Amino acid sequence: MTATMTDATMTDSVLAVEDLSVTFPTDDGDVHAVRGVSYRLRPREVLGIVGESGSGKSVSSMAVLGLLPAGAKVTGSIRYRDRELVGLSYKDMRSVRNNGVAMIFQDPMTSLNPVYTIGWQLAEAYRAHHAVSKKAAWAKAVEALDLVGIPRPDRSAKQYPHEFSGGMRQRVVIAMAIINDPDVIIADEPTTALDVTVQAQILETLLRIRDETATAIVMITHDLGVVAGMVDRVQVMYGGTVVESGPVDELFDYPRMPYTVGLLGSLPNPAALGKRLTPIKGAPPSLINLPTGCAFSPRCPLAEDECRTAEPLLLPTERADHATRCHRWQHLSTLSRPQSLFEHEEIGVMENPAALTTADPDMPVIEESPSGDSVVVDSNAVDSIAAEEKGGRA
Ligand SMILES: Nc1ncnc2c1ncn2[C@@H]1O[C@H](COP(=O)(O)OP(=O)(O)OP(=O)(O)O)[C@@H](O)[C@H]1O
Repeated sequence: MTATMTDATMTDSVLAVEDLSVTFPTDDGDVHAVRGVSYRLRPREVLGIVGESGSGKSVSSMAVLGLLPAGAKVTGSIRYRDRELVGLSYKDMRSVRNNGVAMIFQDPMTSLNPVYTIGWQLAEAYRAHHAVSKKAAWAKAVEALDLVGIPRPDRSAKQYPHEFSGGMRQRVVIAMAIINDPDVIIADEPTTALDVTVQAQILETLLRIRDETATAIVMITHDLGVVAGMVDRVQVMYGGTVVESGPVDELFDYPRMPYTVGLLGSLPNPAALGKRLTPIKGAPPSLINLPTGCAFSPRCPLAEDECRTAEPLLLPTERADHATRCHRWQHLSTLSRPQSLFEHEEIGVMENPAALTTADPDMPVIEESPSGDSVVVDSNAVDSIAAEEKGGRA
């Protein structure tokens, strides 16, 4: 049990994950995708799980929903109310999914069937768990569309997924997730593919649903910016494990793990016009051959010998309800500008912070057009145009 989970807090949880580990045996060796993750969620609570690509965010959530491939080895405990989910049969797990714990994926088309109207799909999802007439299920579908802010829900229910914009489709997926009144919604990068304005609307919709239905939410994202103002607590994941955990304002104001400081430094900050953006140098660790000691030590500007030899435990800091997996957190807490740890001379000056929303090179860059609208510039498209131009000149 971690320092942040006590018997008292576990009893009023809708979901309690304790010491969860997931390993994938592969020809190259065991992939330790998730290592000893614990958290608990109370009704209405919103938990953010944040970390770089490959840190184990999605795999830990797939484990909760029993959606891992057959070869995956899962240990630890996942309790939904008073029910243990680890080892549950496929049939029993299906009844928990959607009814108790629902998932929203990044790509709405993963959850929607293009050949049926959305009203039909929502009504069938409802009828799968309720013995009601088709007419009553249709009325429930229209009600769910209304709740997620789809205009003219009675008419929209008769339309097909391709007739909706990306943002509206993601609202339909949220309607699908809530139609059976789940206690928990796990949202895996639900807004990554959307432009910033629509992103904010979707996050607002999720919070409104939380307010109206008391659903707890797990928000998975690589972007700390998404969780600001949205979640109650944050768990930062690195190398398959939780490296820092605490209330969201705490993490922003008093980070106690250098990796979190690095993530914060990668956020655009309009107050820092003309200052450097400071992405974390280096690459995440191999989950087959994890480094000895702290998994972040090869990239950590504060690492010393102990960090390279002994893996730190997730332990309480001096601040309430705040834990870190770092040997050097006390030193970190004495620094007046911890973000300076990640500032490098060779990083370019950020002239227009609005032009950068993420430090992830695979993410589309969002810029402002002369009219003030957000324009998504696909970084791959930019690369291919540059390559074509080069080819043309040769
Ligand atoms: N079926 C699998 N077999 C082997 N390794 C896997 C499998 N599924 C996931 N992994 C590995 O587990 C690790 C954690 O993956 P996960 O998808 O949870 O990361 P993530 O933090 O959600 O990243 P992303 O945001 O890119 O999805 C990754 O290294 C991934 O390659």
